[in-house]
Amino acid sequence: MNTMKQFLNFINGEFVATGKTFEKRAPVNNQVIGQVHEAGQAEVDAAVAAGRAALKGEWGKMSVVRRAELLHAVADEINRRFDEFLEAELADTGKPRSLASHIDIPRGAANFKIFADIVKNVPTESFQMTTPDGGTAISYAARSPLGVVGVICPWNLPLLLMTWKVGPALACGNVVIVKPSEETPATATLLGEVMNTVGIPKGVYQVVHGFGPNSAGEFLTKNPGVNGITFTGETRTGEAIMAAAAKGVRPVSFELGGKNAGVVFADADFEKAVAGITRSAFENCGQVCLGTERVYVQRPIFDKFVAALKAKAEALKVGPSHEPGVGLGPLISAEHKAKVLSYYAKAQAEGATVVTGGGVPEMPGEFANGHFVQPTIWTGLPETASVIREEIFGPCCHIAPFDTEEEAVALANATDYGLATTVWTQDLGTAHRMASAIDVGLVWINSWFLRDLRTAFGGAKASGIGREGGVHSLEFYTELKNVMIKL
Ligand SMILES: NC(=O)c1ccc[n+]([C@@H]2O[C@H](COP(=O)([O-])OP(=O)(O)OC[C@H]3O[C@@H](n4cnc5c(N)ncnc54)[C@H](O)[C@@H]3O)[C@@H](O)[C@H]2O)c1
Ligand SMILES: O=C/C=C/C=C(\O)C(=O)O
Repeated sequence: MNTMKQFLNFINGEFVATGKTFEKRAPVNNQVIGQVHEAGQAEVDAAVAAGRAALKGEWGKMSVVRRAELLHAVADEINRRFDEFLEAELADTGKPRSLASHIDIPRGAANFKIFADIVKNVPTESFQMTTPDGGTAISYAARSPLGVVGVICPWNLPLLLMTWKVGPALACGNVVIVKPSEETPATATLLGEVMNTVGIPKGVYQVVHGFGPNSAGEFLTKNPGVNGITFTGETRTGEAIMAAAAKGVRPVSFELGGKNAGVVFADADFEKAVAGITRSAFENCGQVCLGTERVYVQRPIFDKFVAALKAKAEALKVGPSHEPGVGLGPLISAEHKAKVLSYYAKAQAEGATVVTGGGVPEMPGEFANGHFVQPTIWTGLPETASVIREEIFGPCCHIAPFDTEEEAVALANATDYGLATTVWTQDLGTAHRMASAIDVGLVWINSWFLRDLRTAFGGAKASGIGREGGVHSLEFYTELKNVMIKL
C-alpha cells in the first residue's frame, strides 16, 4: 500500500499529528507525496509553553561550552544522515541533486558548527573609568538569550535558511519554534529526530507546520510568549510580521526580497563573467533571493555577452533531480509557475526581445505535470518594465547596455530593494567605487554567492532589517546588559 508520508509537528520532543492536514505535492510531477499536519492555535501555544519551560530547565542552565558541544553533535548527526536529508530536500523542492548535495545540506550542518565556535570565542566589552569623586569604576557587558525565538522560513533553501537562524539562536541559549514553509516541510521535521538523537532537551527545537495568515505563522508571531522573530521571505510578508511583532515591541530580523543587479564591465574576464551571471540568474531555477534578474553590460561587449549567456541558458539540462547533469529543476509549485509565466507574458506584451525561452519546455511522461519553465533572457525593455521593477523569483533576466560607471550605479540603485549585486571587472578602482556606491547589503566582485559565514549578511532598504552572520547574529539573538561597579 502506498502509505502517504506524514509530516508531523515536533512539540516538546514529540511528533504531533493534528486532525487537519494539507497536501505536499512534488514539484517534479505535481503528484501528492505527503500530508502535512497543520498546527493550530493550541499546538502553537503548547510549543511556546514548552519553550518557556525549556529556558527554565536544563537548557537554560547549560554552559556555553556544553551547548557548543551539542550543536557540533547536531551538525555531525546531519552529516551522518546526509543522504536522508538530501532525499528529503530533493523530494520537497525538485532542485538538482548537485545543488542540494553541494550547498543546501552541507550548509545546513555548517550553520550549527560556525555559531557553536563563535559563541565560545567572542568577548564582550569592559571599561575602567575615573569617577567624578576621584575614585574608579569598572563596567562590563554580559549577553543573555532573547528567550523564545520564532523562526519563519521560505521554501527555496529550506534546510540552509532555517539552520542559518536556528544555529545562532541555539548557540546563544535561546529556544526556537520553527515554522517552515508550507511548501517544504520535510527537513525541518527530520531535524527533530536529530535533536532527540543528540540529546537536545525537549522544547528547545520545535516545529509547527502551516501557513501564514490564520494559521501557524500568524499564531506564532502574535503569541506574546515569543520574544523575537527572525524571518526570511517576501517583503510584503515581512510587513505583516512586523505589524504582529509591534505588539509587545518584539525585535525582528528580516531577510526579505530582492531585485538584484549584475554589472559586467568591458574589462571583465569574459568567460568568468558569463559563468557567474549564468549561475546568478539560473541557479535553483532562479529561486535565490540573491539571484540576478537585472543584468547591465558595458556596450562594447553587449552583443557578445548576450550571445554567450543565451548559449549557456540553452545548454542547461532541464529535468528532475535524479537525472544526472540536470542544471535546471522545476519551480516550487503550480502557483509559483503561474506567477513566473505571467511575467514571461508581461515581458512579451511590453515589447521585449525574447533572446531565449519565454515558455514551458516539453517534458516526458509524468514530468509533463511538473512545474518546469524555460530559462529565459530578454533585452530591449525600458527600465520601467514590470520584469525589471518587480521580483519574479524565476530563471529569467533582462540584459541592458550601459556606457559609464556612473550610469551603471544609477541603474543598479534604481530599485526599492537593496539586497545584493554582483560586479565583474578587472579594474580595482572600478570594483571598489562600485561596491561603495551601490545601496545593497551584499556586493560580490568577480563572484556570486561566495559565502564566509563570519561576515554580515542581510539587505538594505526593502530587502531586510538587521544583519546575521558571525558576531552580527549575536546582536539579534541576545540581550546585551551593562554592569557598572563603583570601586
Ligand atoms: N533575503 C533573503 O535572504 C531571502 C532568502 C530566501 C528567500 N527570500 C525571499 O522569500 C520569497 C520567497 O519565499 P516564500 O514564497 O516562502 O516567501 P513568503 O513570504 O510567501 O513565505 C515565507 C514564510 O512566511 C510564512 N508566512 C506568510 N505569511 C505570513 C504571516 N502573515 N505571518 C507569519 N508567517 C507568514 C510562510 O508560510 C512561509 O513559511 C522571495 O521574495 C525571496 O526573495 C529572501
Ligand atoms: O535565497 C537566498 C539565500 C540566502 C542565503 C543565505 O542566507 C546564506 O548563504 O546564509
